[in-house]
Amino acid sequence: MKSLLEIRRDLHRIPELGFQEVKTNAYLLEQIYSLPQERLTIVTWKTGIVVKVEGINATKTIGWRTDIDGLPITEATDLPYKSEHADRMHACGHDVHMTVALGLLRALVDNPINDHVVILFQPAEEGPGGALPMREWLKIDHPELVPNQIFAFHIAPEYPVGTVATRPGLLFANTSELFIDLVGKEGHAAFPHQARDMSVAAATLLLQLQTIVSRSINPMDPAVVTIGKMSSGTVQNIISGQARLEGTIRTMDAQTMSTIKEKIESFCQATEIAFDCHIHIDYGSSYYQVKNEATITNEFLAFAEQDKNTTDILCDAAMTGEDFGYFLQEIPGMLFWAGVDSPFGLHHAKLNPNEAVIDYLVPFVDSYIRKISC
Ligand SMILES: CC(=O)N[C@@H](CCC[C@H](N)C(=O)O)C(=O)O
Repeated sequence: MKSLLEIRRDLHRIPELGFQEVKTNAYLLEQIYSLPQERLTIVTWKTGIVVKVEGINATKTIGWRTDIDGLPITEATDLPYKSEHADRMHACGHDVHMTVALGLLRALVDNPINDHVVILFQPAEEGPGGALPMREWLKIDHPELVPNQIFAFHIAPEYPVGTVATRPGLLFANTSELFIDLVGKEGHAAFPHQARDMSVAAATLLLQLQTIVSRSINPMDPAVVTIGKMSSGTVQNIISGQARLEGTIRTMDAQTMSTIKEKIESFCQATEIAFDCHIHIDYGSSYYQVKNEATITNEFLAFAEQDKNTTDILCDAAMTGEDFGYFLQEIPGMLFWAGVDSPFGLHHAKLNPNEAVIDYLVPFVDSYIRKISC
């Protein structure tokens, strides 16, 4: 296996979108197959990979999950190892997540533990969601690889390297993507009465959607409706006959998600009447909340507390989404943030995680996994 720094940089160069992680899959397999194979079972699913490290005297199977996909972002760093793929970037740290998973794998192969460890290289976390179908595939096709406990981490740009942060219970939100297509009637810019202008309809709808959280949801119940992309029209002097809003809904409570969707549908119906148009709503993929198992999380925090290289933080829940929630829905475990000290946040074109996190985190998670293995 190459050095972990080399691996991180190689992976950073080749970001791919969900379920298209073909080069990433090949690269990961090359690294995995470069290790001694005696204790390993390797299974692939779509662009994902599952590797089991056979324990010496196992009573359980511990799971470690990494996501493997990148984002549709044009990287704006000057790094010598910046993305080689146009409009694609590892701007959410999945390159670091994969590298730590490979580092853990190598440590377990070099120095086996009692329990089995299953490392899941999961596609499509950013969308459309690989965790749920991967979990279902594992249960049906490889029940022997379903772990009894499962763990994952996510890079946190706002914390220094050496910091881990998490909380028992709800850590990340319920999410749903949101795609709204508006179809009216294109026309000459000089004759608005003969057209049905979807730029104005979409702009009005967007502003109405922004009233849902402030006017229809209990202020004590956190929720977000974000429209991240708005597109409409063709040229400056043609009235737009088509527009599209693309966004995401985040809630801490599953019922609140339904309430927000009902309000969105009401506003869309009202827009159809007001602007004489047709509107189609697609909720894309939705992710189940990330809910950390309390005992496991408290034990993890206690472990971090006694580690002299680690600062542990009991953090607040965040409106981030993570399809790892689908694993936690059925398997007890937890997710934690790990600091990477970047002035640019997640999903930013200049995100540049401090690579020192790799040398810190691999021994930390390795010793944690050893501690919880009987
Ligand atoms: C950790 C993180 O940033 N996750 C993403 C997950 C995206 C889910 C889905 N595509 C959506 O936008 O709803 C996030 O944006 O929180």
